[in-house]
Amino acid sequence: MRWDFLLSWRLSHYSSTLKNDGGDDITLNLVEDDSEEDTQNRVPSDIHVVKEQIHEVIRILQDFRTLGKGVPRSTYVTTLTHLLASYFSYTPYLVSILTPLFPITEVLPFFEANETPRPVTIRTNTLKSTRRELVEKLEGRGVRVGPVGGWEKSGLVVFESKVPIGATPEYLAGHYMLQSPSSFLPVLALAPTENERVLDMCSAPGGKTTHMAALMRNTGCIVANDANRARCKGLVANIQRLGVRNAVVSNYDAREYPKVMGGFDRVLLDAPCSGTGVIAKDQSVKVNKSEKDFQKLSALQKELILHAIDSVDAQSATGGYIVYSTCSVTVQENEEVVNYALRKRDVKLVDTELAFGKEGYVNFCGKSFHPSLKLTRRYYPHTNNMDGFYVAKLKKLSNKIPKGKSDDAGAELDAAEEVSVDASKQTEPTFDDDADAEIIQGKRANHVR
Ligand SMILES: C[S@@+](CC[C@H](N)C(=O)[O-])C[C@H]1O[C@@H](n2cnc3c(N)ncnc32)[C@H](O)[C@@H]1O
Repeated sequence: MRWDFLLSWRLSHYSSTLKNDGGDDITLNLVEDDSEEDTQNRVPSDIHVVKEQIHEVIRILQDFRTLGKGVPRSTYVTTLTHLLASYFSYTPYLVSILTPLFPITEVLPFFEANETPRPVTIRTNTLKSTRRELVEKLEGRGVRVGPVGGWEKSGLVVFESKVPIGATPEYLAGHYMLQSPSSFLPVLALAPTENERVLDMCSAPGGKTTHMAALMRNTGCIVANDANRARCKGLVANIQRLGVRNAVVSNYDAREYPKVMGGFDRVLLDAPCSGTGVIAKDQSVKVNKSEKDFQKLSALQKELILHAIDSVDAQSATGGYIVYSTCSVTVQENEEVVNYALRKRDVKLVDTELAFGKEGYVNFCGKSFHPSLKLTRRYYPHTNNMDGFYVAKLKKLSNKIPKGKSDDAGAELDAAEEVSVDASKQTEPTFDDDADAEIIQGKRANHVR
């Protein structure tokens, strides 16, 4: 086998001749810098060659002491970054912040999982149906379903469907919501109870609002807010279709809370994010965010989390909780944001009581976070066969803002020039309208597992 690729990358300082698994000589030109410049010209034209190189570099990194040949590990890592970026069509920057999340054996499975759609799942709306009734009705229409897992009682995986799953009479009557299982998790962690006052800060199109209403059995009050007016229409439609009677919709930038209203028992902040957990649904995430965009998102998330905390009543007899969630897997949008909140407010992390999920990072790429960050939970497509997600649950300890901690993210955030992000331009990957439309038209029936 001839390995004639080698990446014509400008800074190819090392060249390493090795035997691959088949005993053939291969030459890896190794890349030292991670500049994104002219990526297209750096890659071999044969995609199979790129794939073989990926396997080769991973093999070396797995047994680096024996196979590293005196080349710095970081050089192999950078080479791998460019190979993965080229093979899966990501920006090298995005690959460079995703790969350190995983042990080397999980890197390729993560990127591969983003190439295949997740199973279609639905949540039974227990305000209108039981799961058993729903299963019987759907099976009568040729929809084969099964439980999402022992951890959740209302979710169903759609294995096969002869009808468009988003247009059955049961769907139109609000007996279920098309919803990924990972988006059940923040609501289960928040665990709102009957008669509470709950704020859903970024709620459109309402998957989690309607789930909360079901858990609260339509009692108490949910303020379902979203900054995007157009998306609020979908939110209102879902609230009506699912028979939710305990929710009011507001259309503010969530940073207006608690000025608009405060003293909530619980707040859900399902924050606008980069969507790196839902690349399988929205491939544009691979290329549409720069380093600066990630900084701006993190800045916005830090502002939002402080406003979420300030909207909760620490003296609540039943609650005093905040759940922060994103459908992104980057540390910058997750642990860093929660760690910031721990420093700025009188809150502590508590157990999410979710049955599974990996622990949040306490140390990551030279950064250290509060040890309690391990109580937060991470979900990945390749390990859980669900959208990538992050969930953290905070308990507010006092309504006083600790001295010297009143400044919000805007003052602290050095890197991001503009903290204010136009909410209407936020990607909303949790519910993908185009993908849903395809499901509604039955085009994705073949993908259903
Ligand atoms: C991840 S989505 C929410 C999904 C929703 N929780 C659900 O389960 O259906 C994030 C939402 O945040 C909204 N958003 C973005 N910036 C906002 C802000 N500053 N204030 C309030 N909402 C915002 C977006 O319009 C988007 O609907």
